[in-house]
Amino acid sequence: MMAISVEKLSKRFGRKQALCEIDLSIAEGEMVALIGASGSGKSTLMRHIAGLERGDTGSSVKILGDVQQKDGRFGPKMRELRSQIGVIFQQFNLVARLPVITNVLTGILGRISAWRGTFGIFSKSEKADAIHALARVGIPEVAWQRASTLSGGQQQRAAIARTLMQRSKILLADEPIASLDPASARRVMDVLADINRTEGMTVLVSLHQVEYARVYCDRTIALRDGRVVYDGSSDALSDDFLTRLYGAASEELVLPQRLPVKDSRAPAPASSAPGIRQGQEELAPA
Ligand SMILES: Nc1ncnc2c1ncn2[C@@H]1O[C@H](COP(=O)(O)OP(=O)(O)OP(=O)(O)O)[C@@H](O)[C@H]1O
Repeated sequence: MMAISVEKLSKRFGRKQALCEIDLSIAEGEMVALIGASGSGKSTLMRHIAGLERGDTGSSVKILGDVQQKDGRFGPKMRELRSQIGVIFQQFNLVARLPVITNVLTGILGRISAWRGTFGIFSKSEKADAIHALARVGIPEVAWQRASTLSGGQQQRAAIARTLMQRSKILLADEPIASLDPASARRVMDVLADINRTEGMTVLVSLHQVEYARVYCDRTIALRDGRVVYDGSSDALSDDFLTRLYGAASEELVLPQRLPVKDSRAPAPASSAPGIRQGQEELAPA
């Protein structure tokens, strides 16, 4: 089944056409990179897929086969579908003054009664699950620290632990490594790749720098000026090809040094066989 199906998604903010007739499908269990220069529409697309924003007339987003939005209106299963999607952002993922474990436990708020959520009443086994989720992302020892005391990379990993508690089927990570040093960035990408591989969670991760897409994702979708200009194998994204796709803006997307290649990629599910966008053949790598 398709985890995410987007058809003719357009979004205009005043005079700015932020997204223009985006078509894409992501199968359950895929880990896909979304790349593009600053302002190309990555965050706007993520927000629509997360159900935080409504597209213009003619747009459609389906999540796990159900209508999440169509023609600028949310579908009847909206709330249910939202709970299937965990979202992490570049920053501001956690409530700084609360202990890390409480932040992670907020992942279950959609499943427990309102009064328990309001008063922060969690059972022993829920707390044990939260510690387990923190162990899955490699930081069980920080459970009782205030979130504000964590490093940027630890905060992102705690946010991923929260989506594990949420038991969402889809994880949208909007530039999760943009403000991290290279070692922390790799650890966060390792965790994303690991939960994709072992939990089968569908991951869509937007990245500024294409090198991480090459190392961690089989498939990359590239945006330019709100349009999909490439959807295919990450291996094809040579520097030369990026220059053809983005011109001078390609410099923004390329790391000065190559990351060491490692076996981080999950095997692509049989249902995903993306190709270079119809109508973009002239951009196909040589
Ligand atoms: N709420 C809004 N109101 C007006 N314009 C917006 C709004 N949100 C996004 N835009 C515009 O839409 C375009 C796409 O923005 P978006 O944040 O999606 O790009 P991005 O690829 O995520 O960029 P970055 O890599 O810098 O985060 C930009 O020109 C932006 O200014």
